[in-house]
Formats: sequence, structure tokens, C-alpha cells
Amino acid sequence: MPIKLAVHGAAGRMGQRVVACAAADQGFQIVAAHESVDHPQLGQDAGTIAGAGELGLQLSAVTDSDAEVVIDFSVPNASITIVEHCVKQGTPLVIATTGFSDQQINTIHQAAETIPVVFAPSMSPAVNLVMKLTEIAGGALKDLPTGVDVEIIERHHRFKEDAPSGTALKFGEIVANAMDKPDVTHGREGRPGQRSAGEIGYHAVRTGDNPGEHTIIFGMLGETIELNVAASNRDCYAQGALMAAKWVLNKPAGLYGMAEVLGF
Ligand SMILES: NC(=O)C1=CN([C@@H]2O[C@H](COP(=O)(O)OP(=O)(O)OC[C@H]3O[C@@H](n4cnc5c(N)ncnc54)[C@H](OP(=O)(O)O)[C@@H]3O)[C@@H](O)[C@H]2O)C=CC1
Ligand SMILES: O=C(O)C1=N[C@H](C(=O)O)C[C@H](O)C1
Repeated sequence: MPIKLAVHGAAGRMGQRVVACAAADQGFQIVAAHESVDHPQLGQDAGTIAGAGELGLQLSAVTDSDAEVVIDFSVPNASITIVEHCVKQGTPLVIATTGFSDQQINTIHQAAETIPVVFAPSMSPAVNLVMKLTEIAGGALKDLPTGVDVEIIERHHRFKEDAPSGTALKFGEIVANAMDKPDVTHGREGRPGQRSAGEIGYHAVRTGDNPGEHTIIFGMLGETIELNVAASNRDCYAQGALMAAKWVLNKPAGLYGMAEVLGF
């Protein structure tokens, strides 16, 4: 039997790709496609909106459905609403939205005491593999006597609302833990003085329609390592989210990441 799936944020850039990829996957049946109560396309066919052909499923505000799992690509406040809905319904949830406040993250952690939740800033298998490589590189370079400077550059489309990206922040967390670098610098201007050893630099570039690129620079005296991972379209995230949805379905309550889904 196909898995009954609800997509939250279904008319957005990512929601449309999830709808299109799930519609093409016999392992899924999309039973709900949600947007905000005042979304201008409510009532229209979710498949048509996604350019995937008519599915006979109207875009709707969040309502009870027979979904077995929910995928969320929306905005933080709306994600919290769907988190609360899933807790009430006992429905497993994949949260791909980024840009949460600490308080909202606490709410997600609490929800995961009741339902299984996959929560990850990048659903891309390649990005999650590069996270592993970053951890290995950071651990290996940690004690280099001449020092290693880490800077993280992320590039995204002009429409992105949060910065740095959730993925860049996760890369930073990995480096901070692996290399004991507690300080953070966002860009530089004026005369900030020499770089300190304990800082991680973040640089958020916003141009055109870039679907997401991350570069982690390990700068040493005399040589440089750069780990780079770039999406050429959004389907790496959509397909990753569908993998997470299949994986989380029969898991016990708990908070999971993509590394667990992918077995990394
Ligand atoms: N983890 C991952 O792999 C990835 C994560 N992301 C993250 O996913 C999120 C969405 O990205 P993207 O699709 O590009 O953004 P979009 O703005 O295109 O999509 C977000 C959608 O959520 C909708 N929305 C807003 N309010 C509500 C609400 N109250 N209830 C339901 N839906 C609502 C928006 O509607 P409206 O247009 O009316 O505001 C919009 O359709 C971002 O946080 C992004 O960083 C993106 C790509 C990959
Ligand atoms: O908004 C996006 O587009 C993306 N957001 C995610 C993030 O903030 O890390 C993941 C991906 O890079 C695309």
C-alpha cells in the first residue's frame, strides 16, 4: 500500500517539488496539500500548481486527514502549527524548514517526545555526506600547530529569507564541536583587526535562482582545503525528504536527523 502523505507548504518552491516527486513515486499517495488559511491558491489542484498534472487534490488549510506522515517545507511559525497538529494526531513528521528561534526549536524537541520527527536543515544526501567529511576534516586538523581558519560560504537564491542558511549553521556547529572554535563572525567590514583562531566566519551570498551551495574552507599556512557541495535543482531536497518520510513512518517517538535516515 502506498504511504499516505501530507505536504505542508505545498505551493511553495520546495512543496511543489515534493508534490511532483511524490506523485511520480508509486510508494506515496498524497492525501493532503496544505497552505495558510489566506493562501490565494486554496481550492486549486495541488498537482496542477506543482506542474505535475491534475491529482484531484485541492490545496487546503491545515485540517485533519488520514495522512500517515507529514513533510513540512514552510516558514517557522507555520511549522510550529503543523508540529502541534501532528502531536495531536500522533502523526510522524519530517521538518525541513529552517530559521527557527531557540524557543521554536524547544517546541520541536518536546514534540519529539510524543511523535517521531526527522528535523534537518538539509535533506540532501550529498550535503549530509559533506557534513561527515567536515567532521572528519575538522577532527584531523584540530591540533595543527600553525592553525586552521574555517570560513563557511553559502550561496542561495534571492528569495531566501533566513541567513545564514540552516545548513551553514549546521556546518558551523560541526566545526565548532570538532575543532573547539567557540566564536562566530558574520562577514567583515571596516578594520576588524587580525582574525582570531577561535572564530568561524560565515558569509551568506544571495543571487538569482541558486538552489543552494555550501563551501567549507579550511585555510592553513601554505595550503587550503575546500569542501564544496552545490545543488543544481531542488529535487535532491525533495527526494531526501521523501526518503525521510518512508524511514520515519514506523519509528518510535524521538528526534532524528538525516544522518540516521541515510545510515551515515
Ligand atoms: N531542509 C532542506 O533540505 C531544505 C529546506 N528548505 C527550507 O524550507 C523552507 C521553505 O523553502 P521554500 O520552499 O524555498 O520557500 P517558499 O517561500 O517558496 O515556500 C514556503 C511556503 O510555505 C507557505 N506558508 C506560509 N505560511 C504558511 C502557513 N501559515 N501555513 C502553511 N504554509 C504556509 C508559503 O506560503 P506564502 O507564499 O503564502 O507565504 C509558501 O508557499 C525554508 O525555510 C527553506 O530554508 C528549503 C530547501 C531545502
Ligand atoms: O532556502 C533554501 O533554498 C534552502 N534552505 C536550506 C537551508 O537554509 O539550509 C537548505 C538548502 O540549502 C536550500
